[in-house]
Amino acid sequence: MISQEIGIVKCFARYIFMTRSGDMGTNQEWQEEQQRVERVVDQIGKQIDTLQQYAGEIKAEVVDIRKNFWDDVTVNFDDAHEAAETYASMKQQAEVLSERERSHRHAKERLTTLGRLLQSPYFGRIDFAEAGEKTERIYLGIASLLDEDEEDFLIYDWRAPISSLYYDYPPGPAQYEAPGGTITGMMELKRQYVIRNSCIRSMFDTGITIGDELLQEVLGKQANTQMKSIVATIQKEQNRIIRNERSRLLIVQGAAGSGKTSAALQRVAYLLYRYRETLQAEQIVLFSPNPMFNSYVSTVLPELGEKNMQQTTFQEYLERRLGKSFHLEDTFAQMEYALSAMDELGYAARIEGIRYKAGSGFMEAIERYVSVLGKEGMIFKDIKFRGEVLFSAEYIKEQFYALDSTLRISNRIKLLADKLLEELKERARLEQMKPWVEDEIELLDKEAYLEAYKNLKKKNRYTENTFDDFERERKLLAKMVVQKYFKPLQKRVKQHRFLDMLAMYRQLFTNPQYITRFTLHDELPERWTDICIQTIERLERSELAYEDATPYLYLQEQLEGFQANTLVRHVFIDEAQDYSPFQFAFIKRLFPRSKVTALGDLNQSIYVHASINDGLSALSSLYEEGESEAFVLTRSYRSTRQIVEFTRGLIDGGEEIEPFNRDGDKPTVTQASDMTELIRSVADRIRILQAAGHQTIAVICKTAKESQDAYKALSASIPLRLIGKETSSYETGVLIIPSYLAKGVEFDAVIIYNASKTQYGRESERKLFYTACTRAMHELHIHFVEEMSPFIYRVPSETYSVVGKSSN
Ligand SMILES: Nc1ncnc2c1ncn2[C@@H]1O[C@H](COP(=O)(O)OP(=O)(O)OP(=O)(O)O)[C@@H](O)[C@H]1O
Repeated sequence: MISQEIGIVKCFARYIFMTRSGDMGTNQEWQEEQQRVERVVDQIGKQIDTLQQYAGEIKAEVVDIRKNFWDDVTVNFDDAHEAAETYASMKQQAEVLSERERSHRHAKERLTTLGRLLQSPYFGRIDFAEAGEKTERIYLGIASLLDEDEEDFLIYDWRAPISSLYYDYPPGPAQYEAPGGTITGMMELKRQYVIRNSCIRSMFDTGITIGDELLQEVLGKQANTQMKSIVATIQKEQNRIIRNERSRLLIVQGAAGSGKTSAALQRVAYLLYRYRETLQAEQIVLFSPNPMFNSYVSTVLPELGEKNMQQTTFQEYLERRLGKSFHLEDTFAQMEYALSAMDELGYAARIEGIRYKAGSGFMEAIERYVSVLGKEGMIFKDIKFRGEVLFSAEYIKEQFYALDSTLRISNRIKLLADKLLEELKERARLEQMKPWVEDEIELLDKEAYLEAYKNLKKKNRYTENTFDDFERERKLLAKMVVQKYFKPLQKRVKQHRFLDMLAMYRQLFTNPQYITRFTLHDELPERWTDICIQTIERLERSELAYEDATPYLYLQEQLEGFQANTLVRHVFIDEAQDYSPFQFAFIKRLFPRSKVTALGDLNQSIYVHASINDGLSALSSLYEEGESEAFVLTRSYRSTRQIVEFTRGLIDGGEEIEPFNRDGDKPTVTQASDMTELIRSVADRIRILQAAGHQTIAVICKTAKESQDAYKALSASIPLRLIGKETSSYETGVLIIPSYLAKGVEFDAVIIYNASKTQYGRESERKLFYTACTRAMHELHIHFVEEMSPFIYRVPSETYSVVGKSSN
């Protein structure tokens, strides 16, 4: 029996049972609950045994079908009829095999889930009396479980309609939406459990919120290098986001640490459950801020028994579409420039350019440009063959403008490509007569001749008349030779490579006046001429700056038509504040059949292009009224109360952020008189944090450059790991990381390496500083050299402790 195997006898250790009034509950009640756990675990054990046996049998069947696949298929290709029968019988056999394989996979998945339930079958209970009915006890876990007779639920999936009562109401009148309508009733009890190895470790009867006690326990733990699921403690405001089904666009603006990413991931799990008949994990895409974040969140869904959705970054998408044609700058390289090249010539123009090129003004200018191109100004490339022009750019242009101008440009380009392909066929025929083809034929090897022979034979074209046969063979070989050379040409035409995209994008910058035909009055940035010069210089070097990548692709897609993905049904955009209006418009067009959930925090918009965003309104303006809904999360769960009280002082409107009541030490601020002292004080701090048992300690630097310097200075005395943009995961220990790569992740303790005025003094650096500080769960220590960042001056001084010399 399974319960004995895992040692339930051990359960009579110390336990905590708190009733709503805060009293200790009775031993008898606890024992009854423990006995229920044992009964349920016993049942899970039985189901595991049965399922294991079943899985074993199916596996044997699968092996057997694979081994004897051909025995059950009658193979006969004698005539068409027999061949069709053979095919049908093979198909049937393959279907049986794939059905068995599917059943085996499902059984295995269910076994994994049952294994998880065995450890911790449920985390909550509600006693609910539907109006006029008797009270039912509902136990909630990560998956549902039926009793032996398959009649009653021993555990309800946390995503079942009735389970939402647990997240939405305190004991008292309550209601939930069931498929048949709203169900109202009375919740008589709400209880939470911590069950480990089938033993109840603690049990709380809770009131309004889902037990602060349990949250305290969960949040007080050490940070993990992988995010955890929060199903046992989802808060009401998060539940509304998780279960929202109405809106095409769901916008979540939430404070740092308010559970945006967590809500997004539980929402994915919810949707996969709710639409399990029609929705697959592959039809959900999450855009995340960096590759490390991908690995950070990758375990949440498997922990909940679901497959991971697709994960990508916008950068990855751009690389896939543009990577080969250019040297494409990445978003982090641009960030590094923005943060560290202030003294370089042309800096101000580039920053203005980044802002302008990300905005809706430029996007509209491109749209107007495209409609003018529909009438004039398209630029094409010659199509050449063996150094000779087959179709000149001028000819292609004429053909293009000869097409019906009421058609969309993208359709005209497709028609043009078809026409060119037709003409190419004719050219290929003419080419076959040319002397170079004769020369090539002579150089052909035996295989080519053999192929020509077989080909003619197959077509019954051999006449046994030597002269005719020779002539036919020569023609065929000529065709083969020409075909070999024309294939790449055809491919290029099919890919519309006759369009000179680069020249058309470049045209917008060649003369600073040119764009004014497409812009509204006074819209251009002050340094537009410099921006044009810089852009042209880079394009001439075949470099595409990050700020040019999306507009370039936008122009391309406007001309050639969007490559839409209609399979994807849900897109999640995390750190949505960092996307430009351009990028939002893009994502919407790319996934035309998809609902979008965008999660962001305006106080963490750290990219230059993002600062022009007027909230997430650029995104909502893409949707009709009534199609979108917005939620605000103000409670911060990640950090201790003391850390939140400090960090919220760094930003405007911070007073609206509510800390979760978990205590810790106040953040510290330490001044050093020079770099040597700074390094020493940071090293001392790391040692103290290690001694205190913290698992993940992050030294956050402003840039990659500063991170490298810090690494050089500290790594001699302390083992640590340097995180760069290519890092895709991290382990526990001490790490050094640039601020912008720490986005979305969290650490037990954070040390800000150098919060001096020179590093974090400009208004544009405030949000970066805030983002870095809010990564801390339990401890935050700020070090600086010389003069302290002015952002700290505005924070009430009682929220932090000054260590060593005071800078105030
Ligand atoms: N309801 C909850 N129960 C338990 N833990 C929670 C809950 N909500 C959030 N947390 C925890 O708070 C921390 C922050 O959550 P998360 O990373 O989802 O926040 P965020 O809003 O995406 O943060 P940021 O914008 O700062 O990156 C995580 O450790 C998460 O597990």
